Amino acid sequence: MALNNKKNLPTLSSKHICTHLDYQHKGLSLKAMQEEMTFTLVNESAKQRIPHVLTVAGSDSGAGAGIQADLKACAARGVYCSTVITAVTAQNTIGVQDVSILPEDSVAEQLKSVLSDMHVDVVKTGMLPSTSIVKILHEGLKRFPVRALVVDPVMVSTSGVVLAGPSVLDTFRWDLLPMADIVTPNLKEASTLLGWPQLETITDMCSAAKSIHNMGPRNVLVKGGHLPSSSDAVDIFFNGEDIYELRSSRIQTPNTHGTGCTLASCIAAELAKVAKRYVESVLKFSKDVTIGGGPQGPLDHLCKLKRNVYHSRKLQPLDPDDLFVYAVTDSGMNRKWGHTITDSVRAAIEGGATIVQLREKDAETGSFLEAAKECLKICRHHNVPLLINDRIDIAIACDADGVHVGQSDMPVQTARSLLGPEKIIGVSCKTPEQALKAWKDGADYIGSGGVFPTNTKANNRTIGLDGLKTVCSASKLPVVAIGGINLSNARSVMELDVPNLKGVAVVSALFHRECVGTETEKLHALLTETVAAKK
Ligand SMILES: Cc1ncc(COP(=O)(O)OP(=O)(O)O)c(N)n1
Ligand SMILES: Cc1nc(C(=O)O)sc1CCOP(=O)(O)O
Ligand SMILES: [Mg+2]
Repeated sequence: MALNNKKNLPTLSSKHICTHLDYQHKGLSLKAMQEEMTFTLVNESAKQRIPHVLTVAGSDSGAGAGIQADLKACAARGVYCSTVITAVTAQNTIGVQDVSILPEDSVAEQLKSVLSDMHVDVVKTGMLPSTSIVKILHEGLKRFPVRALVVDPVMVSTSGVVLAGPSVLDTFRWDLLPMADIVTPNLKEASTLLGWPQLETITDMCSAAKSIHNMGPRNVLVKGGHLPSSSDAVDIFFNGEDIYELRSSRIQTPNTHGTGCTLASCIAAELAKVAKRYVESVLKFSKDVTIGGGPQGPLDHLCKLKRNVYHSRKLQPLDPDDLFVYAVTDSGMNRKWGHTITDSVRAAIEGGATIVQLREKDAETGSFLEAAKECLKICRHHNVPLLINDRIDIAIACDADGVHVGQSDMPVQTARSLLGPEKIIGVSCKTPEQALKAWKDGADYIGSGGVFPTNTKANNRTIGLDGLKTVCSASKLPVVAIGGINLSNARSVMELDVPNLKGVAVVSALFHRECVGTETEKLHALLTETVAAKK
């Protein structure tokens, strides 16, 4: 199968589409993706974590489609697959004999169990049979953001039984599609989503892909398997800019039950794996695998059978919980207290800082780079990410974990193309529009403020707690609050009822103090207490 676009870009095999999505997610071009697709060596000392897809779908007793197809497809692709079952169907090769929708509470509990404990990289959806189940999923994903969402808008079974009725459509359109990294409708699902008559030509499919893209997903794959007029099987992929035709010869067979679920699961699995980290070696997985935080994790049943396994040091550049106590340095404050940058960073980390940003506005490049290298050693030792403010060059030179940029700094997309998909990029946002753009451009988190007035940053507009809440609500990314936050007001920030607000970023409350470690400890304790009281 070949993937061609109208601008004569490189031809890619279809298995690269997922890598393209991953890179596009991080703002990289097709060309950059191809160049980057060299396999890298594994960091043997790093903690092992296997790629993980969560499928939210219906059970098919015949095991051709639904949850069972997803499990098998993910297993075949070498990816761990957890499940949230939305409905139990009785079906076989003849048709669907019964559909029982699971109680909403059960779906909500399954979702919470998995997302609150396990490191899910990608969520893939199949049969979502009721409005409330779509809403539960929508809320769950806002509370526990994942790396990517693959939506297979299952509506009608191959045999013609309705699996998600018209009442679900609006929630689907308004809540789920805008969160999706890719949506994969077949011809019937595409026309139903759009309220259009049947799609009959490739031109119809292209128009449909563009119109569905307007509903908010990052990418659309309209599957043309049922296109009557074509002797080939043609799918149309649209990423918001370019349209691609995926053409392969049609295989004449009646054995097509489950193809949609399998395709969407494979896309999810490939996204979860991050293709460039593919290494051809046998690794003894299960004894060191970390899947959950509880005392009794499941076995990775298939790893021993595999000859090729994916091993990733860090599949997700940022763990949103890392934003909890975000320490931002300031050289002026360090000088005033006679602290070196490294002393301050060490003290903050020992006091409980969960991420550190070097914000050295007046540092000379050479000494900043040396200090950054030293800080990186300390951060790596404690497994705390180190970001660099503004200076992408310093971040690249010292191999920091990422950068933080503002609205007038280097654009996120450019930073991403320089740093690659595995570095963390944070961006400052004061408005919902900026928050939405941050997600589209491939940022990993948002810094939002000034929540309160601050003397640390000149002429900074204060947005208040309400402004922070507005940004959080519009954001599909985790958010850290910043600006004038200290021990006396941090509680009011963390008490805000917004699930994606993950922590506070502070400068003076930690570094304009004699004892950085003690202040960090106090802040950490206060935030922990506030979060515990909310539960
Ligand atoms: C976590 C975090 N949030 C916001 C900022 C501010 O960045 P920016 O708007 O670029 O301003 P400067 O810090 O560069 O003055 C930040 N640094 N960190
Ligand atoms: C660096 C920075 N950015 C802000 C923003 O609003 O984006 S406020 C700010 C300064 C934060 O320092 P302090 O914790 O000392 O108030
Ligand atoms: Mg900046």
